[in-house]
Amino acid sequence: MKHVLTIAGSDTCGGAGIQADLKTFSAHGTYGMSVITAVTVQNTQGVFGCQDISPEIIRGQIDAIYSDIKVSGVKIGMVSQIETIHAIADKLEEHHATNIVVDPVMISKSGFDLMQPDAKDTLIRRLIPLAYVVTPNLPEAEVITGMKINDLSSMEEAARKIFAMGAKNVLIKGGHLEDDATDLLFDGEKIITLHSDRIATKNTHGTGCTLSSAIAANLAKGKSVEEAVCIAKAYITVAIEHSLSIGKGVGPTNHFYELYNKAGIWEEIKD
Ligand SMILES: Nc1ncnc2c1ncn2[C@@H]1O[C@H](COP(=O)(O)OP(=O)(O)O)[C@@H](O)[C@H]1O
Ligand SMILES: Cc1ncc(COP(=O)(O)OP(=O)(O)O)c(N)n1
Repeated sequence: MKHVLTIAGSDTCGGAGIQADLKTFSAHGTYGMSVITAVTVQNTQGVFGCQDISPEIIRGQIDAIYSDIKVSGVKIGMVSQIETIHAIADKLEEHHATNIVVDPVMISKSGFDLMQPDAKDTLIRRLIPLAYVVTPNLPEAEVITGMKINDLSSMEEAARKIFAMGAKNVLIKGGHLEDDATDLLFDGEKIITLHSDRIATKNTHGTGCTLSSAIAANLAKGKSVEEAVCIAKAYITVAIEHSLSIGKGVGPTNHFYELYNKAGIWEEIKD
């Protein structure tokens, strides 16, 4: 069994962040571990507060894992402060971490700043070059590139710009497009589009977290980037199709493994 690490924030209600990542790792038959960067006060209706974990404790958590356990894949999610980003980048470089998936989380769907705006340049300078795959949604790709993105052609231009910043592969997510939920992968040579019809549901809490951790789990299992992203897209589509009406607001994705069996993608996920 492969061991996969998430470095991210905690979401009280279990739909996004560390909790979504660990559920995704388990559903993929991998062993999940976590380095917590921040604790949010959050439910399906919004984010109401946040306590950042000190850089010293973040460095200690990363050392604790790498000094003891082989790590085959890493997902990085919420990193709210400049010092948090430096701590993570320094330690991942020191431990020669591989298969790093960076989800550049910035603002929650409810509008809360999960990354302080002044940390953007540090994220670009320190984390994007470490990324084997970086997975911005449209608003995040706009902040990173400074360009307007609203269709496949501007998604491709943005992917090329972010690739030039040092990421080995760029996946621009199309969840915020008006029509279908089409994502676009650029591996430095070719463009691949991953299409799904837009599922009519309000329950999309944690979609980005789920997708990026599914990619990390599949890379850890030895899949190529193209395979990992395709399987992750199939996984998130089923997780949204069966998303849960939990709470009074935006409900979470569903990780119950039997769904993947029924949807016919269990063979791919369990390998
Ligand atoms: N309503 C939807 N129907 C189908 N797929 C969706 C829907 N919303 C998001 N997705 C997919 O979920 C994944 C996460 O995308 P997105 O929601 O844009 O990320 P984030 O949570 O970071 O904003 C992408 O593969 C996207 O295409
Ligand atoms: C602790 C924490 N990390 C990340 C997010 C963002 O989750 P995401 O899937 O990108 O989108 P929303 O769930 O915010 O719609 C989060 N909310 N909390």
